[in-house]
Amino acid sequence: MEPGIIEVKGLRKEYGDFVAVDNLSFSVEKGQIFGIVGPNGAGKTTTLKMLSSLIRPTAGSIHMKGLDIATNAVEIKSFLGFLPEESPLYEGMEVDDYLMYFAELYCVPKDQAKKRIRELLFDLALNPDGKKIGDLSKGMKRKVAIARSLINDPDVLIYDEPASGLDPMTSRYITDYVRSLKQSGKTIIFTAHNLYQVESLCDRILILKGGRLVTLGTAEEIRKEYGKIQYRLEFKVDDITDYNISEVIKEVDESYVVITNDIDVVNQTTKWVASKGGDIVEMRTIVPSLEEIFLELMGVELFVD
Ligand SMILES: Nc1ncnc2c1ncn2[C@@H]1O[C@H](COP(=O)(O)OP(=O)(O)OP(=O)(O)O)[C@@H](O)[C@H]1O
Repeated sequence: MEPGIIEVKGLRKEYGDFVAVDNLSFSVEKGQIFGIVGPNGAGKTTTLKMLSSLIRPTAGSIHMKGLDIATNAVEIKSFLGFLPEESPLYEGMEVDDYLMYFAELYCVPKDQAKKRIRELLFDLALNPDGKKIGDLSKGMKRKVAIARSLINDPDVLIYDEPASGLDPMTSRYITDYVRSLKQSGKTIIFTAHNLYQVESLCDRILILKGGRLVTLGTAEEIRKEYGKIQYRLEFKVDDITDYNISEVIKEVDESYVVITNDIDVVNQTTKWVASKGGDIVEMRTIVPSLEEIFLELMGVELFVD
């Protein structure tokens, strides 16, 4: 198999005695959207900061396009765009001037920078109307930070919670925009707490907990490996007293509900209901969402009605 555009091996970060990231290995293929999820403090931001050369790993290696980040950080930065979780912007500046300033830092020729800024503002539906950055809404500020991350037209984007804390419309806009960046050939690693967003957007997902990899794969692979398919059978009978097929039975409205992962329980219950002259109200399969699997992997007990 060809090496990925990003290859991470045995990555570790210690802060004093505390191990924030431990023996993390993964690879990202060109043109993929790769999502990193995990509870607060899992080590997501620390990982992204190491990928962006903002902090140095304690151990392990990171290669991008075959270049070792330990010795080629400057070259890697030229094709990398980083969006921090909280991006301090120069509040007193106007958006165009701010983006032009970063374009100059990245040595983008002026004419090219002007064209690029125009395109970015258009694509992100950003119309600052001469306002200073400090006077923009939170969603607009996030869009400015995204525009800044793209000013040098990088191939690899590292986005820390790009759409968090925004209203649903802006959040959706940014999610769709990230999808369009993939379509234009960019490789994107991002972190998020919204697992529906991650599931709909990512080619591959890495789940982190306590700095360690819990699992890595497509949403489908993770679902297959960890998701227990359950059956929910709802029925009506006059007398439930001699039912003893499943230990877990609930009364919901006028019906009884059995939830089980054992198809035999479903078959036996169906027969028992028929023998009692009762009716099956509904029988359905419950496929777990990524969010449910995530919560279960994190040790949170789930209840299904
Ligand atoms: N500079 C630092 N010094 C000491 N500990 C740190 C430092 N930065 C992060 N940590 C610790 O490392 C752990 C991982 O932090 P990190 O910010 O990477 O988590 P995260 O998964 O991004 O969390 P969140 O979802 O809350 O953003 C946390 O326990 C955090 O307190």
